[in-house]
Amino acid sequence: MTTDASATDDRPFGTTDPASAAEEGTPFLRQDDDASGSTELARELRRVRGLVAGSRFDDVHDAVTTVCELADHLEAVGTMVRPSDYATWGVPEHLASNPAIGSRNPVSPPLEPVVLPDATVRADLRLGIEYQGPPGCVHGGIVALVFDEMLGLANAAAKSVGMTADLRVIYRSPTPLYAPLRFEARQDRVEGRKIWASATVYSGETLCARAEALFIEPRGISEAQRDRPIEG
Ligand SMILES: CC(C)(COP(=O)(O)OP(=O)(O)OC[C@H]1O[C@@H](n2cnc3c(N)ncnc32)[C@H](O)[C@@H]1OP(=O)(O)O)[C@@H](O)C(=O)NCCC(=O)NCCSC(=O)Cc1ccccc1
Repeated sequence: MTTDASATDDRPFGTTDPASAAEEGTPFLRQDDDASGSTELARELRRVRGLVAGSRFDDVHDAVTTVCELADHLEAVGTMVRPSDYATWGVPEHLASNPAIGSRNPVSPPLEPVVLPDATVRADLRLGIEYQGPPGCVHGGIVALVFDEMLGLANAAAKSVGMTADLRVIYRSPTPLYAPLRFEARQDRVEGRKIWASATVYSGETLCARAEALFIEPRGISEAQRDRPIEG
C-alpha cells in the first residue's frame, strides 16, 4: 500500500489523485465532460456544496438570491429526465446521474476508478467535510455508498451485472476526512445468478473498513447487457 495518509495538495476535496491513477490501472467507465456544460456545472456545484457545508459566513443572503435565480434558470432551460429513460443497463447517461460516481451529479464525490489487470477496481480519493459523520471522520453511510458502487464496478469489470441483495460493511478504524483513501473492490465468485464481491478501504496502511456483498443478476439480462455493463 503506497497511499500516504499525511499527504496533502491543493486539489479540491472529493477528487482523485491523478498521479496515482496514472501509475497503475486503466481508467474504467470514466465520463467525459458533457458538451452541454452539465459536467462543468456539476463540478462547480460540488465546490459550492463543499463551501456551504464547510464554511462559516456572516451573511450569504445575496448568494441565496443568486442560487435561486440559477435554479429558476435551469428549470426553464432543461428537460426533466424520467427514470424510464434509463430502462436498460448500459446507457452512459445513466452513470452520469449516479450519486456515487456520476459526473453530472453534484452529490457524488465523484469516484474516478481504474481497473487493474486482475480486474480489481481501485479508486483513490479524499472526502471533505460534507461527507463527515463523527468529528473528523467520513460518515459510515458514505463509506457504504462508495463500497456499493465499487462492488458494482468490480462486477462490471468482470462482465456481470447484479442488484445488491446483501451488503455487509465491517468498520475497523475511523475513515479520516481529507486524507487520501484507497478503495479497492473485486468480484470473488459467481454461481448462477449469484455474484459475490468484496472490497476494502485503506488510509495509508490502515484498514478503515471492508465490505462483503452478494449481488443477484436480474432476471432477463441479455448477453449484450452483460457484455456492456455500464452500471449506475
Ligand atoms: C433481484 C433480487 C435481489 C432477487 O430477487 P429474484 O430475482 O426474484 O431472485 P430470487 O428471490 O429467486 O433469489 C435468487 C437466489 O438468490 C438468493 N437471494 C436473494 N436475495 C438474497 C439475500 N438478500 N441474501 C441471500 N440470498 C439471497 C435466493 O435465496 C435465491 O437462491 P437459490 O437460487 O434459491 O439458491 C430482489 O430481491 C430485489 O430486487 N431486491 C432489491 C435489490 C435492490 O433494490 N438493491 C439496491 C439497488 S442495487 C444498488 O443500488 C447497487 C448498484 C448500483 C449500481 C449498479 C449495480 C448495483
